[in-house]
Amino acid sequence: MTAQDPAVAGPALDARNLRFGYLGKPVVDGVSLAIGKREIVCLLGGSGSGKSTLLRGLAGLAVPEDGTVSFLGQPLLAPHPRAALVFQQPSLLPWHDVRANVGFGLDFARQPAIDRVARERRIANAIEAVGLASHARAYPAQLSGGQAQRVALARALAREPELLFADEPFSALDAITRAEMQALLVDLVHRWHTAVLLVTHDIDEAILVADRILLLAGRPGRIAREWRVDIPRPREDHGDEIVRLRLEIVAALRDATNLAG
Ligand SMILES: Nc1ncnc2c1ncn2[C@@H]1O[C@H](COP(=O)(O)OP(=O)(O)OP(=O)(O)O)[C@@H](O)[C@H]1O
Repeated sequence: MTAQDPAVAGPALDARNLRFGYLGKPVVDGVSLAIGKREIVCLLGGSGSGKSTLLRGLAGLAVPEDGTVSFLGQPLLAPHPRAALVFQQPSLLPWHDVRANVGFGLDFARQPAIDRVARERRIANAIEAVGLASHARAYPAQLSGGQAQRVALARALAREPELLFADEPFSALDAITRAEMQALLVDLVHRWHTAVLLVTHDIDEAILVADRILLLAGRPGRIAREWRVDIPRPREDHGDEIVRLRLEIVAALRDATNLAG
């Protein structure tokens, strides 16, 4: 299964000199970043540093006050059918079963039309990929929090996205379910060839999941530090390297917070 479009060279997303804010007050400013195809980038930062604001802007949900966002080599002026979003709350429709909720992701206004057979195949593949084939006819009220978030992930995957934007998708889950979901996310993006921008305030999550970590800090927020994470997977087996990187990130976060204060 691939969402990769070999016809488009270059990064999945390329953002230059972005500024986003509210009521004339910048929240992030001068932010430039690129996300390579199939790359998992984690955006880490303290509470209120502007992570969600930046993610929404990069996803085309807000117009930048300055700068540009290019997606698959084209200017991004609105949400794109080859990008998908997952949030902390799965936001499933309670009157629809799992299949219909996943299919709902294909009813996006700019989604290219697909025939019924292809639609059904995409839905079934996405449900299978998140391990919920036996729950396809279940309703949201019959699912655990982790299962509901798997449905949200399947709804995003059904669109065969080139880039998945995920805003703290696991932060409402218990520790064991969160670890399962982190492993599932890495597995899925490798199998579906999807790039990811994952917003999190959880340093361990970033280290376990990311190919690259960006630290957003300052007032207004900017990319203060960047780490390429070369620790082999599964990363849980490389405790020393995780601890070393963790200490480095904690120190950088502390410095950034002191500077911002
Ligand atoms: N709709 C809005 N109107 C006005 N201010 C907003 C709005 N949304 C966010 N803000 C402000 O922008 C700043 C950044 O918020 P944002 O949610 O982007 O940060 P964050 O890093 O994602 O925070 P957290 O980790 O706590 O979710 C905060 O000061 C917040 O109060």
